[in-house]
Amino acid sequence: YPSSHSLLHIERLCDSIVRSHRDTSQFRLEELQALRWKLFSREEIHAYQSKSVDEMWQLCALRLTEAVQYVVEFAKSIPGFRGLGQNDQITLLKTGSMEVVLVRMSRCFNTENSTVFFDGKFGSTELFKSLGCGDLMVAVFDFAHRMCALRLTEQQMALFSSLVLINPDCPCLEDRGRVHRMRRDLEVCLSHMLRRDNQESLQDKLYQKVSVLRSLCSLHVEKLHWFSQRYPLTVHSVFPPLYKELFT
Ligand SMILES: CNC(=O)[C@@H]1CCCN1C(=O)c1ccc(Cl)c(COc2cccc3c(C(F)(F)F)cc(C)nc23)c1Cl
Repeated sequence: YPSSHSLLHIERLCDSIVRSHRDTSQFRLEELQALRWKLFSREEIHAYQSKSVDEMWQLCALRLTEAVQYVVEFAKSIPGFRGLGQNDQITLLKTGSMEVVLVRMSRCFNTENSTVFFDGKFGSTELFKSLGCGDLMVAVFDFAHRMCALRLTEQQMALFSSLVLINPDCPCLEDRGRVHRMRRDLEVCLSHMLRRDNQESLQDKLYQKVSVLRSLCSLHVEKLHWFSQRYPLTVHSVFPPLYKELFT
């Protein structure tokens, strides 16, 4: 991956990442804006809360897997990603895809009533009671709140998502140098864009968010492991194959 810092190269890199974020964002901001006051009724909430643990997990796993597939498409269009070996691509997605799902979740979050877009409408943490992992849901909602507070533009979110994915600190990378060069170019892109947006102060906040994401996602993997111990059949029969490949 020949990394060069010509301004033209950096601007082209920025543009291609912003474009692929837009093409793979799963929900358009305008759609989400139109739906943001479409809340679940008491009966609908009760129906979700009456689902069994593994029923609710299956529904969430399905939704998360759909989201991960969009993130995989986003990753594949990051210049240089497809130039990496298959193993390194999977390694980066194993750790980064859920983190990008979390970053993107903030686009579907309404901070005025702490609700998130799920299964067609907006619901609060009470919707997920039957999952049996209240601490994870609190952490997911809390992170969404904090991401919203940064008020990122779609361009800034696109670059931030690519930085989350292209992580040279991933254990067991085969070509760490190549990932490092990609990462450095993306960092130049982000600082170039923040300077252009006159928001350099965001840079440190975004890098802090990356470390928050790392710890949050280890909580997820732990939860997923807890669930797969209790409901091995569900995970191995129902969870979509991509999910198993990436998260088990
Ligand atoms: C706007 N909606 C969205 O962004 C998400 C992704 C796309 C679809 N989607 C939802 O429907 C959704 C929205 C909000 C919430 Cl809280 C959830 C439920 O989230 C989870 C339930 C169980 C396990 C989850 C795990 C675990 F542990 F598996 F890694 C990890 C994450 C991060 N979320 C989990 C979901 Cl599945």
